[in-house]
Amino acid sequence: MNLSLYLLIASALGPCLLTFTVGYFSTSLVSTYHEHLPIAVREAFKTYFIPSKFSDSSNSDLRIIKWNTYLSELDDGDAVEKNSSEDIKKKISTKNAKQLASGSQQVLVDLQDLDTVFLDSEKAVESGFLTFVKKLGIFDAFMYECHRAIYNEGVRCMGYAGSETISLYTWPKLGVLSMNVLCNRSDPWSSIVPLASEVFGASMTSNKPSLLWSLKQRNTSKLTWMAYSPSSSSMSGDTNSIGSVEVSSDTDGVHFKPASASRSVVKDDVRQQNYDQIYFEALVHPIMFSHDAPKSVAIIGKGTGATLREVLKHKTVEKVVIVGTDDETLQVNKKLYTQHSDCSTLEGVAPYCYDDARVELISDETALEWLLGDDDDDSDTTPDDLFDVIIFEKSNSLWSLPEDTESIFDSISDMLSANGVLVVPHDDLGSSNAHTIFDILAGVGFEAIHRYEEFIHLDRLSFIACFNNIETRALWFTSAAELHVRMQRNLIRTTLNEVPIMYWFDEATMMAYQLPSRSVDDDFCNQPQKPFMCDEGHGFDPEVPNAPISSFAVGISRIPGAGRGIFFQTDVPKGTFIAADESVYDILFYPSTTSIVNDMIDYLDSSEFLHYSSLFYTYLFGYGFAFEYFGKAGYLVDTGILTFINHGCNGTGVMGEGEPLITTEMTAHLERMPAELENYGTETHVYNPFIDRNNMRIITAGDKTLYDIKAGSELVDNYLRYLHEGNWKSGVLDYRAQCIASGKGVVTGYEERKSSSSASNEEFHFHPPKEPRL
Ligand SMILES: C[S@@+](CC[C@H](N)C(=O)[O-])C[C@H]1O[C@@H](n2cnc3c(N)ncnc32)[C@H](O)[C@@H]1O
Repeated sequence: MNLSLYLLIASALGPCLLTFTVGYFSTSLVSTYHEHLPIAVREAFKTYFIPSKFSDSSNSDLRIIKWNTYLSELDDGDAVEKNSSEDIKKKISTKNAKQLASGSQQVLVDLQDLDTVFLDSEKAVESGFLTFVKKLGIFDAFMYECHRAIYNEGVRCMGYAGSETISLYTWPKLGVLSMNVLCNRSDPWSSIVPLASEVFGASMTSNKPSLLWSLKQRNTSKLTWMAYSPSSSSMSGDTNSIGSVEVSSDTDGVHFKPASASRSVVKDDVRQQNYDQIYFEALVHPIMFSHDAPKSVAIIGKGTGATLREVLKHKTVEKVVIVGTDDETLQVNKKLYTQHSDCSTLEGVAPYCYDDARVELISDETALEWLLGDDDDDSDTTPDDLFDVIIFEKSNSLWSLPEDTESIFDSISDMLSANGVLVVPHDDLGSSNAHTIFDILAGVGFEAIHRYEEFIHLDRLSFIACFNNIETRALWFTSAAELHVRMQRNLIRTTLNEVPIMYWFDEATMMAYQLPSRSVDDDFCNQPQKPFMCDEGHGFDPEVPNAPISSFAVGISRIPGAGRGIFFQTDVPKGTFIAADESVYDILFYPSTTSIVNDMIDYLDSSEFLHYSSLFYTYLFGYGFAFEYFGKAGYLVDTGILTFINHGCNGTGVMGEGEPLITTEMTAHLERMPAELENYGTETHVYNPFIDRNNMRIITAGDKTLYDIKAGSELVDNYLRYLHEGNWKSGVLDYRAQCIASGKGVVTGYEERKSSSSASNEEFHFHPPKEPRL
């Protein structure tokens, strides 16, 4: 690979590339810049090229400030020290200096033949970066970040102070360090270039080290222009949003600004971020793992191939439909973003991802046409036509079509399978229309919506994950260990038989995505009409008194046949928290754990069950209270004496959240949950970041006394509030039976069985398994 191409790729993948420094070491660029463009770009954009940068003499702004090879012209290796600002100034004509006296400047410096070890050390480069900034005199207000390059070797540093932005990249194998400084100085060359050689030149290794630099005036539309804008609509089908190529008239000719899929590229004083790998992993994997075994996936956008590559890492995938791009775009992308569509390291996938037999390209329709389709065909839709996962690569254009947004999402929701999931990036969720978006998504029938974010440098990437069926949400809230198992199971191997093949996404990353950030929560709750529960505030309200666990004692319940019960030891006023100090320590059984326990009960025959599992079963289902916030029923069990709270028959329960329930087990309609319970659980809220962030506290420790209570009273609850639609009828009948003493609860039943079996001294006999256990 030649140097230019290497740098092109390296830069395209660098996380915070500001300007591409192609060909700084290639003197041939001085003469004809455009011949050094990659062929694909030349072909695609040749009509845009300025015929000759030198021919237009009337346009004096276009004159170059000549890039300088002064170091290599010097005799020997100690050139760095001789490198005074006077040397540099001499190289710049007064005329050119005047041109640069106003406006912002961009100084590009490349140093070659630096020490590889130095260039590969994050610590050393960071320290050099900071020394440079200190000497430049802007350290006080400087914010920065240094990190290793994700794809490539080397280190990336980026920082700013006021309007000055400094970025630095190293390519250790090439011995190259590149700096890019955007500033507002009248004499940037005299401060920046000598300083770069002073700070970093010390690590030069060769006898003829090179320092190349160029200086440009920015903010002048004549100087640079975009051939190709990624910020325009990707849905309209008339522009391409995969990246941008900026052609400047300077000597080095062309700057590539690889567009991240979430950000539009800013012209001129660019602060271009390229998050590639992080972005695409954050976009794809959380949603792919929110489906148990995604088979059919649709990708909407004009991406570079990286979304497809990430999708193809999931071995359950049988079909990927790509909408909104075309062959021509793909050809350009293949050249510009070679690694993005490179699936050669993925076992069993075509080397060029788009060649994979599972990929179907829809290029005769725009994304919008495809999505809105012709409704008349709905009757022909078979389950095979539905998608398990739909991924929008970008969102800008989507949200900018307010009149269509609802019908688009309605259509998407219809295109999804029963457990289908959708992810849409959204980088403007702070805007006023953000809340409307969630209303629209809930309105078209998504049962659960989660917003998650990724932070790169100082920028926030925001994504919305939508679930057609709330049960799928259990996969969103999977534990790290469960996800680890699923990753091992669902991800394909690399050609080296390795897993994982992620650079960024992993189990712990997913844990961070599960709950929205505090700012999302605040933004949500700051709506003029406060959404459900937002008035609860964060954490326990210090104004609300708490009856600590020491205020309660265990005794024999006053309810006949109920066994133990809990009693107040002191008077407790209405509205007091019930042992908030201890109730937060519940044991959590995930829905998946609960379902394994149920499978185990089915699997064991009755004597095995009695021997192995009935105590545990009783503990879980007799003492646990179900909650469905995770989509499917999980259980929480109080670890202390609060677990002995009984059900108060005939509406005698004295604890709860808000108002007492009117419905009792005797008055309840068996086929229908009462309206007062419909909105009772936190899980019924499709999108509520406040609940997401506070739910465990709310579920475990939100209960208060509903009345003024006298010492000696029994603390009883209304168990109806733990029922849900799925078990409403059986639950009501169960409590009814207990209340009229015609039936026994799980705990009483267990204790009676236990005492009668020990009375008859029944022995346990192990039965060999009926079927081999696999
Ligand atoms: C969470 S436990 C309560 C503590 C239990 N009483 C004990 O002694 O361990 C729930 C069990 O208590 C019993 N129970 C609770 N409320 C009852 C009631 N109102 N009538 C009869 N039994 C009740 C049932 O056996 C039920 O399975």
